[in-house]
Amino acid sequence: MADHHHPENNGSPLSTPFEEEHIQYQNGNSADINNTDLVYQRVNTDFSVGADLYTRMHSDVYPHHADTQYNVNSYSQPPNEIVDREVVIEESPNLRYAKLNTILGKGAYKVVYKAIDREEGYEVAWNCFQTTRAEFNDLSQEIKILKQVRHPNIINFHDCWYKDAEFIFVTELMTSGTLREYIRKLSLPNMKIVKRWSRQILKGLIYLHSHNPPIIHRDIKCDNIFINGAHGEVKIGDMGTAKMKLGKKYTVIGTPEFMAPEMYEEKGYNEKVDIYAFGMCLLEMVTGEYPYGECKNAAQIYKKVSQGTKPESLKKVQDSEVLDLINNCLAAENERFTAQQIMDHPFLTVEPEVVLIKADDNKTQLTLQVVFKGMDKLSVKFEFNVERDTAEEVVNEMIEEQVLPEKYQQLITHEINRILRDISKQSNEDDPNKEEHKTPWPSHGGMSPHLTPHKSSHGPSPSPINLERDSPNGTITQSYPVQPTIMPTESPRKNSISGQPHDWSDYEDTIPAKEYPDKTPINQFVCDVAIAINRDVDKANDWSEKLKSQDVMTVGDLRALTNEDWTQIGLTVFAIRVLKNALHGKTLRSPYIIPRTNSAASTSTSGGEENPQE
Ligand SMILES: Nc1ncnc2c1ncn2[C@@H]1O[C@H](COP(=O)(O)OP(=O)(O)OP(=O)(O)O)[C@@H](O)[C@H]1O
Repeated sequence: MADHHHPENNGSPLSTPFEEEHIQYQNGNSADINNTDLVYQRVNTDFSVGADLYTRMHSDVYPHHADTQYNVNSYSQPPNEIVDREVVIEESPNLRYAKLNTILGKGAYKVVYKAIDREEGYEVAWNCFQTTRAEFNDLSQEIKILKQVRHPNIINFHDCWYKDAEFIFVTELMTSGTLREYIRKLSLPNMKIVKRWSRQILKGLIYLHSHNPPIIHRDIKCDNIFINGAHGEVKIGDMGTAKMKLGKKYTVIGTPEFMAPEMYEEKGYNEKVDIYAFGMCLLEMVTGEYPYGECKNAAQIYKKVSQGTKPESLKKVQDSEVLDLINNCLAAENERFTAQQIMDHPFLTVEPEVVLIKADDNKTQLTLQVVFKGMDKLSVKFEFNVERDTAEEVVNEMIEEQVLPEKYQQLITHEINRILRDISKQSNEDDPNKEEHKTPWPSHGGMSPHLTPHKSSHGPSPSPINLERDSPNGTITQSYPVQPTIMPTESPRKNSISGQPHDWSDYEDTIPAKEYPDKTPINQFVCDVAIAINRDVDKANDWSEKLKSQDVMTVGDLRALTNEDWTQIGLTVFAIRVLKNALHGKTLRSPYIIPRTNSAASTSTSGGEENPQE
């Protein structure tokens, strides 16, 4: 795994020391799989670090740009080919995983088969990596890391063992190949896709780098980023090179085109090498070209990198924002942004927009939705009563409840008021005799002079926020200590006011309604509800305490409350709405996820499975 990589072809990973010469890997089990000629050959390599690397590299061992990204001399079946019908050809020692005779792909170092997780009924990837028992034993630290890593943008590691000179590990299966293959397929992905992919890669990196000590991937490149086509999910794979950063790292490992200059130097490096590599990925995404394609071998690349010469393809980047971002990623280690700072870069930030989903005949009761453009997994749907609510109040409440990040307060308020003005204008046009003052929203974008930014005089707002939360597979989305992410709730449709199409994904995730018997302890009920809407344990405790202080100890007590009682409890309108919904057996739909670190609150209520979505 980690220190076994080295390049023979462009795009292959590099590591030192490189003593191995002409190692032949013969794929085992050939009789089983009718595949007798899977010969993996590492041609003679002689790599070292720093200047040595430059002087000792031979161009013939590092041919330019390889379409030969698999270092496979020959094999009798191409990747993804299904041999006759799928049959089980091997089982894991604990019998949970069953390897099938379908090869998903082959890399320089491993063959990846399709397998079945018998316990869960999922398809998984069975990775075979030739190594010695001693090397496998040395991997214990890496394996420990891999088992700890759990994030929707990082390929899940399930299990591993050693058998017949092979380190076998089972991971999540990705359906649609690598980012590099995708880039080739799309020829040039559009900026929207680039942004979406970038955000997902960065979420994975933020997660890895936020460990203490940080986990450094060390081989970020488009070949190691995998796609699930159906939902456009992007996940970082090949975690084999990741290591905890225990102080600075010295091992030279990676893929030359993606290796930061400090990786070649002896003073060590840190997690910023992943940012450099991400910059190169971004460059590949926006130009469709492999960085340093002008170089014929790793030595030439090293020379350019050490002289501070950027890849030729950078000259093709026209968008000034993305150029600025790539330049920052490729800058000196101390100037390079962190993954979080990149996420906040103008190229990747998402501007929310509010759209009108539905209005009643009187145009009084509206369903609005905050959509984060370009981030199709982020939207917040809420109810708005034009006679009782104000944009300011509703937005404040959503910020207070952590539904929306505070930085969007003004923008979203402005957007809601824009819609209200549009409606007002439209109804005035429809009915010129209608009294203008009936429309209680401001006419110039700012706050209305007769509206206060906080609670209006007519008491609390009538629960404007729709809190139901759904997922395509009926699970609760796992949240991570990263940016708030919100699930899509609408399919592409037209905004009834502007007529503009909005592009957001077409699925809803649903938490089935549950009937609670009267005797259910209030703690349990409140906790379930908090989990369902991605609130943390502290929030659940806060609600429970408020309820208990009013002698509400069971779900039966809660059911007995009158509307007036509810207002005495001291819960927010938001909390009341969601508790009432759950109490009446309504499906909970929480269109948002808040950042949270408390693992107890992130547990799924539907079988313990985490939803790998954003
Ligand atoms: N989790 C997965 N799901 C589906 N296919 C996979 C998965 N992991 C790997 N593959 C397939 O197997 C191929 C080889 O995997 P991978 O590139 O990780 O091997 P490798 O030997 O580590 O390669 P390299 O070191 O050259 O990048 C991939 O290109 C991909 O087609």
